Amino acid sequence: MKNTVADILIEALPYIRKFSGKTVVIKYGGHAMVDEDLKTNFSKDISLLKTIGINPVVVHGGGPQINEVLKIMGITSTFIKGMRYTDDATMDVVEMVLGGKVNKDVVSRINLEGGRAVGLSGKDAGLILAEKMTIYHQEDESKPPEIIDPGMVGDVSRINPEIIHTLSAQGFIPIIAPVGVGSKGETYNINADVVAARIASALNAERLILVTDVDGVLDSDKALFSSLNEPQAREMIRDNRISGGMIPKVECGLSALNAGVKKVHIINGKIAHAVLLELFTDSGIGTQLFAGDI
Ligand SMILES: Nc1ncnc2c1ncn2[C@@H]1O[C@H](COP(=O)(O)OP(=O)(O)O)[C@@H](O)[C@H]1O
Ligand SMILES: CC(=O)N[C@@H](CCC(=O)OP(=O)(O)O)C(=O)O
Repeated sequence: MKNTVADILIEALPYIRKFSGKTVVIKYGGHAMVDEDLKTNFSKDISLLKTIGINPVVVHGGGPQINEVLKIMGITSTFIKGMRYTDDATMDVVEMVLGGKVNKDVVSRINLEGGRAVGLSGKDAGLILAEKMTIYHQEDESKPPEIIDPGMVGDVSRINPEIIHTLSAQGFIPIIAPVGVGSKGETYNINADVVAARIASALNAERLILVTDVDGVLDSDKALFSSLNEPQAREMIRDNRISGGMIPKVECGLSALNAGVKKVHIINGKIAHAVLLELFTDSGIGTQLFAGDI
């Protein structure tokens, strides 16, 4: 039983050594930004990581925050396979909420806890180049898939990570809003899990941590999978046991592993200091994803 401050620090020491100088990408989901205490705890965790020599890079979401503003403006929103249908009016709101309110809130809270956070959207220094996403929907295996136009929903075509390297090397913490820019300067709404996974891959990150509002991937009886491999995940998606916003998390997590990210975890941001518990304790929390059938 670890019960003294010294015990806790000693348990964390090998992990602190292991991660020193390494990059950890943290996807901070809008559903995890629920109350003041949790937001403060998250900001302290990120600030602490930087202080002890780790390079945290935060990609944030803001789905619920976008919903609130769309509701006030009387714009209805629908989702297709976890992606928000994004017409031009919705795109304006998404960019204002993600690049403005949410980004600046995350930045200023981390700075209040002693960090030096800098907010970016995918437009800054061409960080996230995007192209229009096409969504395929197949109800009946005997028929060809239906092609769905999701509006200005983007897929990442390229990440230009130079600005992240520059900021991290100078002691800053990059905080990234998942808004991408197309080849003609058009603006794309990209799911934050997609952006986090592509940024983690481009940075060859040691860890990708997806912070959400559930303990990890849950089975139909709500039991937590502490680990989940690719065939299991594919079967669960096919059987609708993984649905909605959990689909991009699992799919992107698996792609990041295949692209060389060392470990991917899905954790519950409603647990105080979830990021530190995941990184610095022997038991960890949440679901760890594995590529292949390990
Ligand atoms: N098998 C599953 N295990 C856990 N959550 C699931 C599962 N299938 C669907 N979900 C849903 O996915 C949600 C997380 O995705 P999302 O709402 O997009 O979160 P975030 O804002 O953190 O990105 C959970 O709150 C849950 O409702
Ligand atoms: C295309 C698409 O769905 N984009 C998301 C971007 C924000 C996001 O991903 O936020 P969370 O991580 O909080 O869900 C949206 O419009 O809600």
